Amino acid sequence: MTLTPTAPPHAYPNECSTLNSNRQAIVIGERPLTIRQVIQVARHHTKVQISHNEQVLQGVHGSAEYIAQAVSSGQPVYGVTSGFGGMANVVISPKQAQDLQNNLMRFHKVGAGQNLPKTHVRAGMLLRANSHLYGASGIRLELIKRIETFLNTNVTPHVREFGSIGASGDLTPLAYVAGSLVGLSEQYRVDFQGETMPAPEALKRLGLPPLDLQPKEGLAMMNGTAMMTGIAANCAYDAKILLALSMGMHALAIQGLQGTNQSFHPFIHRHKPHTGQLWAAQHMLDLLSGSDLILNELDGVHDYRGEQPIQDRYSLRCLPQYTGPIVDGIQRITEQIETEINSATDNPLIDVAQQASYHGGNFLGQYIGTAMDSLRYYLGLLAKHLDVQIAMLAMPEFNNGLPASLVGNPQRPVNMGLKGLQITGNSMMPLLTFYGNSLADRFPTHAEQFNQNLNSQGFGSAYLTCQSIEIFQQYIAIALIFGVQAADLRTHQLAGHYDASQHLSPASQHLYSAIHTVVGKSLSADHPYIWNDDEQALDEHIALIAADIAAEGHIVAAIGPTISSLN
Ligand SMILES: O=C(O)/C=C/c1ccncc1
Repeated sequence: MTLTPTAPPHAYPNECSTLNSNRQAIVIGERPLTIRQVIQVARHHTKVQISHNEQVLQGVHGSAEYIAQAVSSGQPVYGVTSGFGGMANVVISPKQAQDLQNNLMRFHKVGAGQNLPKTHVRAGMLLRANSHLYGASGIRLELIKRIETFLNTNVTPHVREFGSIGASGDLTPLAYVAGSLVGLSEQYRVDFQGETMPAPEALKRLGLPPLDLQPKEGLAMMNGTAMMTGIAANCAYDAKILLALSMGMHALAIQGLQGTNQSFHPFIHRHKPHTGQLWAAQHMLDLLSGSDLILNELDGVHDYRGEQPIQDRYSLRCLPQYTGPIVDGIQRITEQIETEINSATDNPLIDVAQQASYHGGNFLGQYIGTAMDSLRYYLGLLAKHLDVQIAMLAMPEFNNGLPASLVGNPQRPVNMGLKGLQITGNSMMPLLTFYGNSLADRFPTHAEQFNQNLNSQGFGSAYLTCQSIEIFQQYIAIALIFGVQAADLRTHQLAGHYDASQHLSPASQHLYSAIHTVVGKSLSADHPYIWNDDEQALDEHIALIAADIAAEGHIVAAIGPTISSLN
């Protein structure tokens, strides 16, 4: 028996667009899709084009042919001429083989809860098409083309949020997609460019007839990890941005505290050369380079600092050692998601070259389950680090001469500065470390007649990670407000005015200015960001900053070099 690698041929050129440009379609089926491309399609509606490559198309066709042959020759194949899962002992006659597939979409239409956001469903559909183009699924090109049409015309099936245990893939979520693609009944609903309608009506508008499934096709479409992996791709993409933003915030905090750059000296990190640690140390040097607000001690000289210890506290000094494993972990997660994106994840898989089919379990979403569990854990660790920087900035005992709670105008005794803001942050950080608990190790072993007695809970884990991301976007908004205010107050202490943009490192200036733009505040030498408590609604600032981050606006643009250096 030969093992066929599932990687697609790389030899053919692939057109691919850059973010925010939908002029060029992303060709699928030829070379590995990246998370970035998934985002382009899912969020930015970049068009998709199924490869015209003969080898790819013949593979798809050959696998469908294999199934047709197997059925007509009476060959027993799981899920084609047998019942499903724990009922795979049931023999299905060739005459019943089509009905078996239609019924699959019906008995799995049992989702619960709200509809998933469109970006997740679009990502999931894209990945399903990509998976089918390996020619190992036994599905007609016509069906894969429907996914292309739905994506390109902005038609998105309604998929309920609960129902997948991530074992036989995302059966229930994908039942909604499959039933909509073929227009199985009025009960399958879609979002048609913003309008909700039954799937058959949407097909009519697209000029497509309802389709009867051929044997195996329902299983092929539903039996895979596409939906959880689509969600995971969305999360991993956002998490990298949040990691980069955390670095930007630490740079602001170090400048606000007048920390040293000596802790990031290459000599130290050469002596413990973990990849992520080396990156974090070098990158922090880049982020601090040119700042007037730090102690510039790269020459290895240091001096007493009065009341303060001669070296920085750990949240500053050990930043590379703490952040390094997080950087490495997120990198590993990204790679695992990209491998899953580019996998054929159904069962059985058809080996056209060998004219064989193999019963297996690529639909088990354990890589996604563990990747998403660890991503939430890493987000929790990042939050814990931000929490202590906020605390350092807020406390006169540790903030190296700044006012308590970073009060702006000390002449107004009722000003409490950022005291309330810190408490809001304190209400969120525990949530983020709580969400860091794993889900993949909690599973019902008795699932589906003990057939799916191992299950990844990968879908649930990915979905949970989205919630962590959303909380983190709000949380880092709070941290950034602290960072900007501290930079202004430190500037006043060192330079006698409040406009930190003249003294921060160039890298931090970008972030600092972007935050001012987003909250609608102009730079001022006369006052810090927050002067009197009653002059701004900080909850609105949090919301504006978080929304800008989620939409990849000014703030994310300002940390572009950090994001690029992580890729
Ligand atoms: O055991 C499998 O390979 C698949 C199980 C299954 C169970 C219910 N529906 C679809 C597939």
